[in-house]
Amino acid sequence: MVQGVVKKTKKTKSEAKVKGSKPDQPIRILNDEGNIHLQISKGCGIEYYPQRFPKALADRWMKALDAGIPWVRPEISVFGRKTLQPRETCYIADSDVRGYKYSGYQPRVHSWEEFPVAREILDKLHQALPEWMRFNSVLINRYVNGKDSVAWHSDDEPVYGDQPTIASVTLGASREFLLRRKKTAKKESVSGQNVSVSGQNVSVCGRKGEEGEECRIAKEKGVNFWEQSVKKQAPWTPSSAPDRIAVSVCGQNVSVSGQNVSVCGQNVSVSGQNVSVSGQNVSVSGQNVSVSGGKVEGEECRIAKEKGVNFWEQSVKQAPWTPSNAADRITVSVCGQNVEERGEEYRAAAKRRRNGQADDALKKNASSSPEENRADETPAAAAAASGVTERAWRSSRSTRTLLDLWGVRGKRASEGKDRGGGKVLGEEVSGSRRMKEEEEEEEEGLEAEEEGSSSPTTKYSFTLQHGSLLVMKGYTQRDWEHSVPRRAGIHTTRINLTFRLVIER
Ligand SMILES: O=C(O)CCC(=O)C(=O)O
Ligand SMILES: [Fe+2]
Repeated sequence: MVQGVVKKTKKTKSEAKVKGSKPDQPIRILNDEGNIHLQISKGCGIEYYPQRFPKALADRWMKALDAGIPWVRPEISVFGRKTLQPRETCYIADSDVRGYKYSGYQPRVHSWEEFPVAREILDKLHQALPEWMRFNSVLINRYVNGKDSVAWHSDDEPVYGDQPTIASVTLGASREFLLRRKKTAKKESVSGQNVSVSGQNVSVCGRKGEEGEECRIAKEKGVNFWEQSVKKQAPWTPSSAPDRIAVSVCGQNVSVSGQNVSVCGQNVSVSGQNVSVSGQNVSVSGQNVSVSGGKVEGEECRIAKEKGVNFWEQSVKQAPWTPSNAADRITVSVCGQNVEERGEEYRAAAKRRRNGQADDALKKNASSSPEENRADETPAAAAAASGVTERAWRSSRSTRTLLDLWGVRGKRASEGKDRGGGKVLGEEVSGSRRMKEEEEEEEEGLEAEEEGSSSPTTKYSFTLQHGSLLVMKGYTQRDWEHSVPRRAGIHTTRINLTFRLVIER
């Protein structure tokens, strides 16, 4: 079945909501079947599956846990002051997992055998996730109503290792889940020989060096890292491509790896498993790849989604890419699963087009609806289709974000906020869980900072809904913190299970 780019209707249905505090910030986003994959910063990945578990199953789990767990609302110690934790909890772990302590409170470690439903959810999760994602403990939270919350914190306790994967299942009431980048977050960095990277629009060019100096891809816990050694050499040109590495990375938080890579444009984003990018007419293949760009007016990225595959095809200017002209060139991309064969087809089609030949094969295989078939879209046509002038279209296009591109609206997380009134009941947890007594004031301060600062605090918000799964990966706990804020008007209960792998036992 041919599918177009994710449309609003789909988003509405799944109620997936992502708000970025800095809409123009490049991020990687893959929206397949309503799911959201974001690389929020280098090495930090978030996946959100709004309807991961069927409603009937989620209903049963909710009921069983709500009634069957011996919920406790412990008294915790926050900055030396005793306070009730603003939610109820229960901790379950394998028998060889040591208990842990936070804010002066050591939860009792229950066994999976005591709670077969928790075990069932764990099993279902293990089935749903890649084999390397395994968990041996779960912290279950019960938010009785909107007055319950969890303060800003990171789950970065050493027992989880430096890149913990945390899988979070939501049952019951929908609640807002916020993410914000820590002030201490590691800055983007690229290492290697003679590599210079600076600013937002990074361009790196070099040559493949001696053996052992090639690109290295480290795939660690689902995150692709990029590292390369380059020699100071003449710029990459198509004719020299076979023995050169030429990488152009434009945008923030870009990760590209491979030989003979050329990726340029605005807001470029490449991510996923086993990604490879190569050649002048670049093909990108792999699973969960998301690539987008569009620096030159009228030469925007075109994305089509067909048979679960995202294609991205675009006009390429004829002159070869060089570092100096990188800023006004766009190179290619194809993303999704099963890309190789389609990439070939698109490359062949692009070649025919360059030679002025009819492109029947491409047309035949492109999506059928005008909205989906973006391969032939021009600014004039797009403007006409949107019922606006070309100038207006161009102007709106230049401010569109990746989020917009995928039908997910970018918005400041602080916008339209509907705070519950009163102060957030803070808490302090061992490690970096800490109290934010002056939550409201802090939010205001942050906003002021966002307005005036050149590097605003990046924030995202998801509405976690019944039966959803949120996965935080890589260095997310190191570089980001999250919270579930108090909200007025929520009168129903939410249960959240955060599954973790304790590696120090
Ligand atoms: O309830 C949630 O979604 C988050 C809970 C959480 O962050 C935690 O237990 O560490
Ligand atoms: Fe957490």
